[in-house]
Amino acid sequence: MTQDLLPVTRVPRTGLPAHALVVGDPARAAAVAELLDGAEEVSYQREYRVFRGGWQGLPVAVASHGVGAPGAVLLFQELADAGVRTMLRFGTAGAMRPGIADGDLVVAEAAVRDDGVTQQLLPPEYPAYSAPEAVLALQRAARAAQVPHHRGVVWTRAAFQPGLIPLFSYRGAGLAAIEMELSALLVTASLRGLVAGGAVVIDGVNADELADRDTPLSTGAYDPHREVVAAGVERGAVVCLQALRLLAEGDVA
Ligand SMILES: O=P(O)(O)O[C@H]1O[C@H](CO)[C@@H](O)[C@H]1O
Ligand SMILES: O=c1cc[nH]c(=O)[nH]1
Repeated sequence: MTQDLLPVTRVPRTGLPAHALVVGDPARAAAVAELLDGAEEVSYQREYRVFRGGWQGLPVAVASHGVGAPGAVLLFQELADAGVRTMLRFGTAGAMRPGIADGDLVVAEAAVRDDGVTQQLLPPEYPAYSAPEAVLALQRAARAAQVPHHRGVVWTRAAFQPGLIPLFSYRGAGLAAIEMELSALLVTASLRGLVAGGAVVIDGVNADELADRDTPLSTGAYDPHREVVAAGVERGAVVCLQALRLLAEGDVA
């Protein structure tokens, strides 16, 4: 019955697993679902594709939120409505710090809120921070799998391509990576009392002005369609699923 489904994603109003990975690309959601036992598609509306299945005995959901924070919040809210309590974003991002290479994983400690939507939900001074246990779970899972990884602050920015207005520069602030949705997840988590965090795979750098010419980044220009990125995504998916399991077990010190 239609009233038993949430209006945007059309997931059932109740009963989703408490633990979820959220990703931008519906195809990535399907690829992660292939790693799960007994995966089944729950719904597929617009950019929102939702699966459920088992990871080493833990029921999990995997869902895509598309590109851009305003639309992503609709998914985050409906997942929370449907019973998800822990959400990790598993995305791609541009590197912003020397030493972070294509295919590396960046575990987000916090995010800059240039997302274009959360300023309408909470005052801009409010921090977008990852749950400390999510940071540690992702770090521990990455270490155990010997996946090249870093920790740092991520710049969530609504505009992907540069326009005419000069961007405020965070050069010198030591940001690790740039992407488009993480701060919206972290703020939604604060509003809804969720545990949230994220890890992103580096796919280059998207805007020339982000590259510090004195200390060049160790990435190519933005190009997500490379083997080095695909390999990083494959590794990162397992890291994030393992992190969900560590969080479910409460086994993060
Ligand atoms: O790969 P995903 O998860 O979509 O993440 C990044 O890729 C998209 C831009 O190409 C944006 O959604 C950005 O946040
Ligand atoms: O927003 C994004 C996503 C991937 N890579 C980037 O450089 N920026």
